[in-house]
Amino acid sequence: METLVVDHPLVAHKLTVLRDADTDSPTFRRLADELVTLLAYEATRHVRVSEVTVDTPVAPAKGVRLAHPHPLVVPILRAGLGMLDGMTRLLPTAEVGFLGMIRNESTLQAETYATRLPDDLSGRQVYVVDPMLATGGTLAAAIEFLFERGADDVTAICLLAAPEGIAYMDAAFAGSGRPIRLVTAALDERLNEHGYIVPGLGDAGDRLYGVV
Ligand SMILES: O=P(O)(O)OC[C@H]1O[C@H](OP(=O)(O)OP(=O)(O)O)[C@H](O)[C@@H]1O
Ligand SMILES: O=c1cc[nH]c(=O)[nH]1
Ligand SMILES: [Mg+2]
Repeated sequence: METLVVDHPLVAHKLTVLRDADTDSPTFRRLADELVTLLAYEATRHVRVSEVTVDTPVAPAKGVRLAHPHPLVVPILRAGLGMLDGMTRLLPTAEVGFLGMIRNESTLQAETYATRLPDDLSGRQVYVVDPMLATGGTLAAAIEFLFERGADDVTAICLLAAPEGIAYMDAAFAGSGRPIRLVTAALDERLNEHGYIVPGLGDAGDRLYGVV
């Protein structure tokens, strides 16, 4: 997996406030939204475009527009919803598909409880958004699902990643021949015995939406 850790002082600043246990949910939601827009700027560096010509008030100008089919953005519910608006602000013509997944906190295995995606993803660029890449079980299962539907160009945007999750993704997709990119704001130290990222930011879904 090609991994980019975005090295930018504004990203680092916003991430630091996001990590702070004293940051309340409204502020956490706003920061997650702002961070994803900054990460998406890097993550969309390879977005496909077609050359076009437009007429300015003065003369024709060569430029580009997003190629068809437009990208698909897939938030992994629940926490990934906190990154959706930031993505669609940057890619307003993107379509949006949904994957509902929850990690069983005893076994750390990902379980899928909802899918709403186009049947055929061949030729689509897909951007998966989920704040946390911990063991990697959730993201690997999500991308496997997208591959089964024909996707062959997947970029994941995560606010935080753990080395264990990146190693898991590398092993899971080694030799698949399908490139996967990860763009993240930070690569943290490790996972703790409960599968939480250290130092991390806690449970992203709970911090966004409260404990349910
Ligand atoms: O890499 P993993 O070990 O699989 O863990 C990461 C997953 O855990 C969190 O979701 P969670 O299962 O807490 O669901 P939620 O979004 O509903 O809170 C997070 O948003 C990822 O989806
Ligand atoms: O640190 C973690 C790990 C998984 N899910 C989270 O929300 N946080
Ligand atoms: Mg959660």
